[in-house]
Order: sequence, then C-alpha cells, then structure tokens
Amino acid sequence: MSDPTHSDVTREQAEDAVRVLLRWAGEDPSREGLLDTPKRVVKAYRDWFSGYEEDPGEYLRRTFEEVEGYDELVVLRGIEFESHCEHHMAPIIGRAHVGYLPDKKVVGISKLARVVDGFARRFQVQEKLTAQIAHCILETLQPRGVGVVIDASHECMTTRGVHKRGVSMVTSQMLGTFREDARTRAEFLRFIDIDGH
Ligand SMILES: Nc1nc2c(ncn2[C@@H]2O[C@H](COP(=O)(O)OP(=O)(O)OP(=O)(O)O)[C@@H](O)[C@H]2O)c(=O)[nH]1
Repeated sequence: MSDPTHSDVTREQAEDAVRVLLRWAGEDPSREGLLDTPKRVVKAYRDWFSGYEEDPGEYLRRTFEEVEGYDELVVLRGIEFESHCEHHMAPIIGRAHVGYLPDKKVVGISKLARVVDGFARRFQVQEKLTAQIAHCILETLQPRGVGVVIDASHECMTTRGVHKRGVSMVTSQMLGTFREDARTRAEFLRFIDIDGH
C-alpha cells in the first residue's frame, strides 16, 4: 500500500490521526484489539478515496470505431457505487444511471461504471458527483447528449442526525439533447425506470 502521490501526509501521520480519534472517543489505542486498527483504517481510506489518484476521463479515450454508425441511446443503469459525504465523511450508498446519445464515438460500457467510481471514490456532495460524471462524459466523448441520474442514501442522515431510514436522494444532470429534447430525456427516464430498482 503506497501513499497517495499528491499528498504531503505520510501513512504514519494518517495512522497517528486515527489513534488520536480513538483516544478522543474514549478508547485506548494500545489495547490488543485496536493495535492494527489505524493501519486497517488507512488501508480502507486508500480504497474509499482512490478516486483522487484517477483522471476518470482517461477511461473514455479509447472508443470503438466499428460501431460508429450507432446513433441511438446507450444506457447503463443501476451502477452501484459507494461514496462519502464531504460534510460528515459518512457513506453515501447508491446507484447511478448513465445514458448518452453517441456522436460517432462509442465506448466500452464498463468505462461508464469506471467514471462513476472515479468520482464517487472521493469526498462528495451528491449534486456535484452527478454533475461531474455528466460533464466528464460530455467533454471527453463529445456525444450529442448525456444524462446522469443518481439515487442514493446518505448515512449522515440515517445513522446520525435526523435518523431517517428508507429515504433516498435523487439527483439528475441532463446535458445536450437530454436537456433540450423532451423526447430523448423521456426515453432515458423510461429506460432507467428507477422505481424498478
Ligand atoms: N444537498 C446535499 N446535502 C447533503 C449531502 N450530503 C450531506 N448533506 C447535508 O449537508 C447538511 C450539513 O448541514 P449542517 O447543518 O452543517 O450539519 P449538521 O449539523 O451535521 O446537520 P444535520 O445532518 O441536520 O444534523 C445536512 O443537511 C446533510 O444532510 C449531499 O450530497 N447533498
């Protein structure tokens, strides 16, 4: 496990910060059950926040030329993701639905899920996450339109704060034809049928 390339904080310092939080909560970080906890937490953070090491747009650079004639809607729905809210550093668990109307360039479909993860694995606000995914696809793939809908639950309001379970937040970002043409947008929304998930 290496330190993030952009960070000026070492792994040892990050582990010390975890020990401080444990002590602050009333724990003894030197008791046996907690000895390896700082190491585990830092490892988990490298996983949860690996998005800072990525340029998600890079996933969309390789396109399929053989399918250049395809000019209808492409939708990947129900992309599970895990993120963390930047307010409480609590998990955001949800699904993203991503569609685009190609203009010559078509990508490998898994790359849309990689773009979602690249932005989700950072500290986020759901509206920002939704917009970042849509704008990244628009700028890199230059399709005629992009639509992103995210349906997610925020642990900052289920396990703490207002303690409301079974609540999900839905956000959408429509760009290009998805914004301008009601029929394209309606077809996308019909395809994703978010209540069906
Ligand atoms: N719009 C939006 N709000 C979010 C998101 N994630 C967390 N929040 C909200 O951010 C707000 C932060 O409000 P504050 O009043 O500063 O924080 P707080 O005292 O912890 O608020 P409570 O959660 O109400 O206890 C809360 O209302 C959260 O529910 C998100 O992705 N989008």
